[in-house]
Amino acid sequence: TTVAVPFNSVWGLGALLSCIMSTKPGYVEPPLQYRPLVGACIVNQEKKIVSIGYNSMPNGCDDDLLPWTRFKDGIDWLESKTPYVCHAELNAIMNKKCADVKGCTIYVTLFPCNECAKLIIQAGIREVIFLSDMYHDRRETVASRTLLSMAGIKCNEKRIVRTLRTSQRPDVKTCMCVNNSSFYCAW
Ligand SMILES: Nc1nc(=O)n([C@H]2C[C@H](O)[C@@H](COP(=O)(O)O)O2)cc1CO
Repeated sequence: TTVAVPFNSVWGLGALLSCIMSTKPGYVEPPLQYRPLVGACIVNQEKKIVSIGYNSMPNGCDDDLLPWTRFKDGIDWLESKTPYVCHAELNAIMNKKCADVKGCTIYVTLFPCNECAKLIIQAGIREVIFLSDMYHDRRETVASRTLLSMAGIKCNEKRIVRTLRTSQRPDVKTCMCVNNSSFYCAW
């Protein structure tokens, strides 16, 4: 499936921009393993964007020092970016240009993990709208759904604007790319 999301939407302005700016291209080879670019955009009750964020290494930490790979050529978790990277949601909450984000909605290109769910809840965000749920069965995602539900936070999948077929990268489970007018999410 591929969805095309036009730029002239909250996705276009926030989550998409964030995705483009996100750390690195999302491919690691070999073996080919997709690492997502994730964008998050927080909007207030007037639907004004109050913050955006994307996954990145923490400030001052060299982005090129560690690989994205999880298990490649014996590279350990500790030697990969995984335990150090700031998730898009964390960065969006930290980047806010207003006193707080209480009552806001967060748009994310990927469903939040349990750690980000805690941040979302404690920040007072009331709604999560997500584009991809490719980690649906991960324990972190299951815990995240439980947490968000316990806290009464609405979670909605972004309605697909238009579906297309793609055979460009059959080896890649999920990918996000852009052309002149749309943001594509494929899985
Ligand atoms: N909601 C999310 N927001 C994010 O910013 N990420 C980031 C963390 C990593 O930089 C990258 C891959 O996540 P993972 O496959 O290591 O887990 O996406 C990942 C998720 C999924 O939980």
